[in-house]
Amino acid sequence: SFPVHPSPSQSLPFPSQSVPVQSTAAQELQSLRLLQERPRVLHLQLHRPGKRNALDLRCWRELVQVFRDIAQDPECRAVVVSGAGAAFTAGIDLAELGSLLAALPAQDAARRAWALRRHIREFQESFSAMERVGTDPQTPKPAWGPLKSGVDLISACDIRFCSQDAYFQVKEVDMGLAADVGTLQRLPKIVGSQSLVNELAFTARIMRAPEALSCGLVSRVLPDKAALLEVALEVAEAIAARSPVAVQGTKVNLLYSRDRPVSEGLQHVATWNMAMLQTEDIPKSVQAALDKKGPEDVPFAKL
Ligand SMILES: CC/C=C\C=C\CC(=O)SCCNC(=O)CCNC(=O)[C@H](O)C(C)(C)COP(=O)(O)OP(=O)(O)OC[C@H]1O[C@@H](n2cnc3c(N)ncnc32)[C@H](O)[C@@H]1OP(=O)(O)O
Repeated sequence: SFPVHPSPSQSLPFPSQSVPVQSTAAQELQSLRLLQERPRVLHLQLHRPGKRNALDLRCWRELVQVFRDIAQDPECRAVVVSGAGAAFTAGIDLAELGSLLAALPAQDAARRAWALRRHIREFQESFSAMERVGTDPQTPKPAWGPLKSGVDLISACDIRFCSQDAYFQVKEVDMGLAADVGTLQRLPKIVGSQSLVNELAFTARIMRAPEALSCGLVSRVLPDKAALLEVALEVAEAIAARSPVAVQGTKVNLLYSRDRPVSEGLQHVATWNMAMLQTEDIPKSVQAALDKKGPEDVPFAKL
């Protein structure tokens, strides 16, 4: 687990329990901050507020690393993701993108293409690592995004809340490219309207919080950032209090079923539960219910 100590000061509306994670890896983070917010709940903050949390190369790499590290911590059962300052993220760091394109091998189109493909796959992995959280023993917990923007990133989160002034934009078409780090693959499955996704992705139209709520991109809209973080942490705490066998099994099967026919999903959950129904968490939960206690009163073992 991550040793922690109280934070001397925070410029943002963190709840009072918020303390920086003190592992060596967490302390070395530069574009991200990792905070221990509540028992079993971590808060990952995109942390380049002066650049509207634009995702620089360090940030893309740190995202992968941080989720690998969190995966090794059995004390953590939920991660809240947010942005420092006024924005969630302004997307890829455009200055660095320019340098990256300029530095491609000059001699041959195939070699430039190969180098670009490697970069794109690395960028994709940053968000896929987040999406996979909770689905195998290396990545064991759900993630949330309270947010202001960053459609690629939030599409890989399990739950999305936003503040009333939030807006969302699939901006890539305005940059002259097809979105390539997850929006086109994940967004249609989230909002359930291919027409709406097409409209947003073809035109880069800005979508504001009420529409994001009505189309299902977010499940709650809060009045401001402080309320947003508070509610996100409460939900994270509620999930973290429940059986990790149940929560992680639920996530594994939801993700599996998202991409397959119902019949295959049913087969998968039968196979999954023929092992997992043997958990001690079931009799513990049943006894708690009979004793008129809630899951938060049950000391579920780490997974
Ligand atoms: C291989 C490809 C993989 C991934 C591809 C992803 C594609 C994308 O991400 S497309 C989206 C690209 N992003 C954008 O087009 C957003 C650009 N930024 C803005 O439109 C605005 O900054 C804003 C987000 C609407 C915020 O506006 P405002 O609040 O007025 O702040 P600014 O004064 O504009 O910016 C403050 C500061 O931040 C710097 N900055 C903002 N966005 C980026 C960015 N994407 N990359 C790098 N830097 C950014 C801006 O330059 C300012 O810096 P100063 O040093 O203060 O000048």
